[in-house]
Parts: sequence; structure tokens; C-alpha cells
Amino acid sequence: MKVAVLGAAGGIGQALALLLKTQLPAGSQLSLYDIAPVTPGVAVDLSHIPTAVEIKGFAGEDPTPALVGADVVLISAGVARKPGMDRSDLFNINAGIVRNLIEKVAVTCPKALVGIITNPVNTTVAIAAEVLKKAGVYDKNRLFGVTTLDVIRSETFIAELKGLNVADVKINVIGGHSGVTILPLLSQVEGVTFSDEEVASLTKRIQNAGTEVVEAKAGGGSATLSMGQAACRFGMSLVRGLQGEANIVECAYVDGGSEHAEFFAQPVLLGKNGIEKVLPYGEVSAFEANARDSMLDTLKGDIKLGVDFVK
Ligand SMILES: NC(=O)C1=CN([C@@H]2O[C@H](COP(=O)(O)OP(=O)(O)OC[C@H]3O[C@@H](n4cnc5c(N)ncnc54)[C@H](O)[C@@H]3O)[C@@H](O)[C@H]2O)C=CC1
Ligand SMILES: O=C([O-])CC(=O)C(=O)O
Repeated sequence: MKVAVLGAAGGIGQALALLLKTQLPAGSQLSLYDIAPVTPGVAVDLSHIPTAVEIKGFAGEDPTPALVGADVVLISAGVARKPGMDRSDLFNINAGIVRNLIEKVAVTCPKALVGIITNPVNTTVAIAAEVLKKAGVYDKNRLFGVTTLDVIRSETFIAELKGLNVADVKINVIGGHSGVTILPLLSQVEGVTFSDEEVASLTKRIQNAGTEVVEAKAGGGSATLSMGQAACRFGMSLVRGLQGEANIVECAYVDGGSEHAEFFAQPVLLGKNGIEKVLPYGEVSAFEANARDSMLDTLKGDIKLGVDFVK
């Protein structure tokens, strides 16, 4: 199993690489790429951790050496938010970065499962899909926007509010990954009930959790450590699916034939070819149905921006 992390010298990339070095199955290869010259050094540093995961680091303009033979590619290359910015403000820089990296993926490892972390995810995933289509290698079952941070935040905040063991909290978060497009389905959480006020305030907190971190870091970036954990959880689920483990389900932002939008975050069953099955997200409350319907213009606009960027 070979996993490549693109953007590996960054805040997310280093945390993710550390977690993968300690969690990937024995015999795996971990390949780190970033334009930053420090990247081979990050790999040397991690290589001193005693696990049976071989690690190599690559820097420079061309990610190709890191991508050769990759089964999974996780992309966090790009710039992060500062206070006062929306995720959409990152489009101008990150759109081109994702396009260029995916062009290399299309040539070097077109069958890899690709998880896009780089913001704005609602748009960068659409960019990746268009690039892969242009190259004639698009497989909708192999491309994912990583929205796992919304899921782990929801699990954490619900457990805190209701005094639950966080390991027991399971939730679907649907839609996309910014502001109103993040919709936690609180009505489905087993064993708890929420008042209308709790639903309104908890939904808002989950939607604004990225901004909570951006403001707390006061110009020093956005979520990196929690995102490293989220990306590791998602990446490990992709790996487990590829290895044939059963019942691996994660929410992700995918081209899953949703009636709502071309790309929509919902639960998917993972397997040897990426998405084995797009799962229904289940019954929703009136509040959630309204929030879902109200987000769609924003989400479709974000997707169109990505499609138009490549076309
Ligand atoms: N999907 C999600 O839930 C989340 C997404 N993000 C996004 O992840 C991205 C990365 O965030 P951080 O790691 O905090 O940023 P960072 O600035 O710490 O790291 C980004 C890395 O990307 C590298 N880079 C830039 N251009 C590159 C290129 N062309 N090829 C390879 N590497 C390149 C930089 O050298 C840097 O090391 C941002 O766009 C951020 O908004 C952040 C948190 C959560
Ligand atoms: O908010 C940001 O810019 C980073 C991000 O996507 C998150 O933390 O959810």
C-alpha cells in the first residue's frame, strides 16, 4: 500500500504524515511531497520512528516521483485562511495548485483514490474532477472531498454538550465544507434529544468551527492538528477499504448521483475500488430539510466556479 501526501511540509501535512507513519499497515510506503525544500528532512525525521512503514520525501516543482505507484493520494497543498477571510477567498491561489497537482495524478497514478483537503473544498473537488475528465481518467468512485473534520468536530461537541462517551457518538454531516453548506444531522444521533435552541446553536458552532480556530490562531493559520487527525481517519478508511475490510463507511464530498447537487457530502461505503456504494443519509428533521434546501444555491455556485475554472 502506498500513500502520498501532497503539501506534506505544511501544518496539516506534517501532522498527517506523523499519524500515518504510526498507523499505516506494516509494509506500507508513505511518500511526502511539498514545494518546500524541508520536505525530504521531514521524511528523514519521521523515518526515525520505529514502525514498519517506509517513508520518502520529495521537494521541488514536480510531484511525479512521489506519485509513482500511489494507491491513495491526500492533498493539503495550498494556502490557509487568516482572520477575516472566507474559505472562498483561497480560491485564487489554491485552484491553480490543485489543478496542477491533479494533472500529475492523472498521468502518474490515475487509479489512485484521491482525497482533497485543500480549500475551498466545495470548489477544488470540482476542479479535480474536470481535470481528470479532460485527461480521460475520471472515475467518480475514486475522488473525495475530505469533510471528516466536520464529522469529528460534531462528535466532540455533541459528547461535550450531552456528557456522552465520544467514542459512542456517530453522526452524518452532509452538504459541503463551508459555512451553511455544512449540515450535521443532529436529529439522527442515537440516545440523545436536542431542544430547538440546542439544534440551532450546535449547528451554528459546527458550521463556524473552522473560523473559531482561525480566530484563536490570530493570523497563524487554520486547523492543522485536528485536520491531521481527521485526514488520517479518512485516509486509513480508504486504505482499509482497499484492503477488503467490510463495512467501512465515511461521510465525504463526492460525485455520488445526489439529487441535490453534482457534488454532495453524504455517507459512502468504501471498498477495493473506492466508493462501493453511495448510502442514503436517512430521515431528516424539518429544520435539517430546510437547511439542506437553503444551502443548495451556494453549493451549486461553488461547484460551477470550479467547473468554469478548468473549462
Ligand atoms: N478540508 C478541511 O476540512 C480543511 C482544509 N484545510 C485546508 O488545507 C490547506 C492546507 O492547510 P495548512 O496545512 O494549514 O497550510 P500550510 O500553509 O501550513 O501548508 C500548506 C503547504 O502546502 C505547500 N504548497 C503550496 N503550494 C504547493 C504546491 N504547488 N505543491 C505542493 N505543495 C505546495 C506549502 O509549501 C505548505 O507546506 C488549506 O487550503 C486549508 O484551508 C484546512 C483545514 C481543514
Ligand atoms: O476554516 C478553515 O479555513 C479551515 C477549514 O476548512 C476548517 O477548519 O474546517
